[in-house]
Amino acid sequence: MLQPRTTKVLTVFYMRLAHALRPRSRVTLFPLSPCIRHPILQRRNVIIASTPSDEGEGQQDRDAFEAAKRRRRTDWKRRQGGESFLDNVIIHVRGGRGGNGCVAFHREKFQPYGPPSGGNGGRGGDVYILPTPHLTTLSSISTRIRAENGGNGQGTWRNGKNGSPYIIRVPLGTVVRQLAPDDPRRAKDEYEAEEEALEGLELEDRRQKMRSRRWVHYPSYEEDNIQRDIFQDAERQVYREERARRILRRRRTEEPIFLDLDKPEEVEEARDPNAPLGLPRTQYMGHLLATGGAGGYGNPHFLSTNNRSPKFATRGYDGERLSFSLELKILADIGLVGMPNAGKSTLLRALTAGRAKTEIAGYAFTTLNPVVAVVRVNDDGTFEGWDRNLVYDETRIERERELAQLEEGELPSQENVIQQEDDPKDDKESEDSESLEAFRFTVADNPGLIEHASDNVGLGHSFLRSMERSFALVYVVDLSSPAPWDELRVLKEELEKYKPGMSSKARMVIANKADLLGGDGQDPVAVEEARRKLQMLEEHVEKEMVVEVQDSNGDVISHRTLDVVPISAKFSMNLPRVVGLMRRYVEEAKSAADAEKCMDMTISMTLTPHNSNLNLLVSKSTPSRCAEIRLRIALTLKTYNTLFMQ
Ligand SMILES: Nc1nc2c(ncn2[C@@H]2O[C@H](COP(=O)(O)OP(=O)(O)OP(=O)(O)O)[C@@H](O)[C@H]2O)c(=O)[nH]1
Ligand SMILES: [Mg+2]
Repeated sequence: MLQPRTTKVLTVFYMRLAHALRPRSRVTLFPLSPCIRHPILQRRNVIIASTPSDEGEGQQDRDAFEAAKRRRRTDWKRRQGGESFLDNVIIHVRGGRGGNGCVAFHREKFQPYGPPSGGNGGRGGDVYILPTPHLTTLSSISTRIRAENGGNGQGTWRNGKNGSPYIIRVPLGTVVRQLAPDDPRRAKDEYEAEEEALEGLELEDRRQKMRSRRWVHYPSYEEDNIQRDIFQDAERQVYREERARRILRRRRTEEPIFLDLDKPEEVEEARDPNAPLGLPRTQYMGHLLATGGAGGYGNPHFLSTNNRSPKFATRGYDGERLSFSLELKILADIGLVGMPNAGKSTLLRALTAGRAKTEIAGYAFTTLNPVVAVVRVNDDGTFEGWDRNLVYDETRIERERELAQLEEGELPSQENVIQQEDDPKDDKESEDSESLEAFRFTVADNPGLIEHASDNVGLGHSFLRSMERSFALVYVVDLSSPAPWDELRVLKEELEKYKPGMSSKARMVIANKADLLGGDGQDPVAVEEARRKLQMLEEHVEKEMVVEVQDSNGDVISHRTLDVVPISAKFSMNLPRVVGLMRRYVEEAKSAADAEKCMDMTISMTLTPHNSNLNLLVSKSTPSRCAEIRLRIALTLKTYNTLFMQ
């Protein structure tokens, strides 16, 4: 009998070897002798070897191995509590350091001992964050950001230049969170950094170092200054100011910064009409994240009746140091919501002719991260994959097949050749190339949503964040399940739990896997049963899933029922109807958003009482929006009259 340690080493070695040889199906390993099979294998439910005599068993082993690997990956994802669903980045931000004050005395002809004339240091630059529609990812943002330092003061009362601000430009849909003080990912703030620099020093050394970090002395006057009462008074005064600043800073950390940068903000330069000529323009810079440090005082600041020639000045202060997590909500026009295994990933692959590489398999939680893909619609209403009649295999099988072909340099297998011959796509290739792309929209495939997802069951529901900005949501349910309407009820509830009102974004119910009902179409009873089930689903949707349509003020203006479309994603059946409806939702939402933008622009520009353009725009709008616009025009005119007509 072998030692347990030897057994373990042998088993792990064997497991790695088997895993490495796995894709080469011709190489098989003989099963491990039971005497060296370690419990580690049984615990993980991993069977790794196959005998050459039994190919079926080898396949089963490989499937079991794959299943165990997937289960581990899903469990790992669940343990993260949905933290890693989206594009995330941690940034450490520092305001610029203030410039040092200057110690100088005015000198000119016949005035050898002039007054103190050292300028103050300039302020360090602040750090701002500004959402912009020109960016789509967070990848261009550096993780350490520092604004410019202030300039040092100079003689003849010349103050230092203020540091320029730093503007962090982020894509729309970025959520900014300041990291809490107990977060291990946070960098040290300015006070902690100073404390670290002083660590381990004796009291006297510590005092000396703190002094040298705060004071500037006239050359060779340091010793002398320190002895004088005037300097000690000034030092106490500076420490008092510092303490007040520190208290303010601590108060601010009690309310951490949280910004949801969903909409574009004003970025154009705006000039104050009352500002005197020659003043610099004011520019909107966004939200303030970290302020720069104050500049140091020049020596005139310490001039008093007791001290006519102060020979010291202060150094500038450090800017604020803060850490933030930036998270980007994915932008997709349409979001697919459904229970695990409903066929969301299959649908997305069918709509994009397999371009969207989202994994498909017959077990729950195959999709672990949201995947966004573009659906391209041609001017004749066709789209990629509209005429395909292929079964969309599991991604793993496709990948294995591709790998084997690549390795062996073989032509596609006989089965594929037959499929390709049957595939009408090749014949239509030339026709397709003539049709032009007329419209495109993005669809997001999401992980499965289950009951109590809001309590972090399954993969939680934090991935729904990415769908907050979608124009429309589409429920995908499995029509072959005993009660698809129950799935709908759960999905709606979970959406509402995530964010009240979120379910009103829903526009369509896709009843997938319709091919599994109705038998082979020959049995009238089965066909009738399938029809009845679909009808029951439609009735449920009509009664229970009515959605309130709200205007921009949140007032309910009408009610809407959802479209119900039976499809088979796997066999690409009835997909043109799905694409047509999705396109309509996106077009409607986009034109509504454009109209709103256009009206806002016109109203802000209007100050003339008789503007026919406005009436035209108002007549195109919804009733409640009309009322709002009329009110705003009336107010604008009233202000105009009050100001200019009296
Ligand atoms: N018969 C049939 N099977 C389908 C259809 N659509 C999907 N399937 C199968 O259903 C299983 C699950 O499909 P997926 O697309 O992975 O389901 P999902 O909703 O993305 O699942 P999760 O990623 O776990 O949330 C796979 O085995 C698919 O082959 C369909 O229209 N008909
Ligand atoms: Mg999926």
